[in-house]
Amino acid sequence: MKQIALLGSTGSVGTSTLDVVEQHPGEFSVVAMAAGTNVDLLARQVKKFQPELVSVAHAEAAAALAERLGGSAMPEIVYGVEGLEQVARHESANFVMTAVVGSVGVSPTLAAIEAGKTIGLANKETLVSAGPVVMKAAKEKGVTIIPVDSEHSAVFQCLQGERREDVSRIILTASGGSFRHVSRQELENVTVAEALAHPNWSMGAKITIDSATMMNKGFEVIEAHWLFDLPYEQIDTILHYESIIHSMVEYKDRAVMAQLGTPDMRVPIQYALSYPERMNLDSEPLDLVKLGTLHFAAMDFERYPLLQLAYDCGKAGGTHPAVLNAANEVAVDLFLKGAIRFLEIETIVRKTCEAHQGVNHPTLEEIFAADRWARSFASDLYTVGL
Ligand SMILES: NC(=O)C1=CN([C@@H]2O[C@H](COP(=O)(O)OP(=O)(O)OC[C@H]3O[C@@H](n4cnc5c(N)ncnc54)[C@H](OP(=O)(O)O)[C@@H]3O)[C@@H](O)[C@H]2O)C=CC1
Ligand SMILES: CC(=O)[C@@H](O)[C@H](O)COP(=O)(O)O
Ligand SMILES: [Mn+2]
Repeated sequence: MKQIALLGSTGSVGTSTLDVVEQHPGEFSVVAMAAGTNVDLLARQVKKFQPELVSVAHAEAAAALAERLGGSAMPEIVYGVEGLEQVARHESANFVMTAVVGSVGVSPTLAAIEAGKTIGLANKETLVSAGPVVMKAAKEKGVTIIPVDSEHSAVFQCLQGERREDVSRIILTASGGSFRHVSRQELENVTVAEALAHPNWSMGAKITIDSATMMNKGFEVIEAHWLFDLPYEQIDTILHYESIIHSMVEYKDRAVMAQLGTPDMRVPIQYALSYPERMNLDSEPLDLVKLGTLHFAAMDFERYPLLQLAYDCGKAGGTHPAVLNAANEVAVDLFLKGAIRFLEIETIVRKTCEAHQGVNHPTLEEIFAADRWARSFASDLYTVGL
């Protein structure tokens, strides 16, 4: 029985995870869950899945949750980053699905590693921000991190039974996001609603904007570097408009392995939970005949400068990727609130990265300090004017 601690239960990946759990009641149960402030949905989830421990973002949300649960069997309720960490190390859990959004995911992931839990990693910001520290801790503790991000799950599946030294490169596919048919000039005046309309995937707001700026693919390149221990020179990206090929691995004999399927996050989520086995899933089968054609194009680094910046920050290493991530979190939040225009996301992220004095081989505290510095610098850029 997989006894799951689920971080981010009210989000897109979180609710898909609960759907998978519901499809296999004898195999999976949720023993602890954490969310932010959506206490209405969380209360319904708690009543249905009956976890022993629940965490929310802050004390007010904890009180609101307790009130909504009043009368029904009450789990222990905790809150804040410490609450997230408690959920991640909850003693009855043997699997932690980390599906919160943002670098707030770093601490609970490290707590889960310390406690020796197997991890399903959806929260890519964890490896972007603190890749060296997290991978070192996982190695020292002998903890398995199973990718949930669709591209990384695809690569992970294509690597099964193969030798890492036989890999010549991995190729991450990119849909191109909401504005893939829009010129940079036309991007000047796009709206939040337009940016949130992803062509293939239904996801949370932040990652949908990251997809539109191609920052998401940049993060995925850094995530792949850490997950698969590959240099950046062996990580390529390609535009693939249908999101049917989730990613590919090319071997040194030029054989290319690809993982295909309809765009449904429940597939990589369930694979992480059932690995190394596979289980039935009530999901749409892939019909290639109906699809007819798949489309590809070369990645355009001028059209998507944040992808180039991600490669640069990844190669620079140290605290640079943490700063890239934190500046992006601030900028995307400002865009979603209507405070800045779409292209100003790039400006804030680029200027923050340019101003950063990096630290090589950082400790966790130095990474957190760089994250705090970048948030403050990026916010100030907005306040004083771009
Ligand atoms: N959506 C997808 O298909 C994919 C997502 N990912 C990655 O997975 C992660 C989650 O994405 P997604 O599900 O789309 O995001 P959502 O925005 O849909 O969900 C985010 C979740 O995190 C919770 N949360 C946010 N801040 C905090 C906090 N401070 N403390 C505790 N919980 C918090 C939210 O709670 P609440 O809403 O209650 O405030 C919510 O449950 C991201 O890192 C994303 O990049 C990767 C591949 C695909
Ligand atoms: C579902 C998933 O893994 C997302 O990261 C998705 O890949 C976003 O798609 P693009 O970034 O390619 O638009
Ligand atoms: Mn992805």
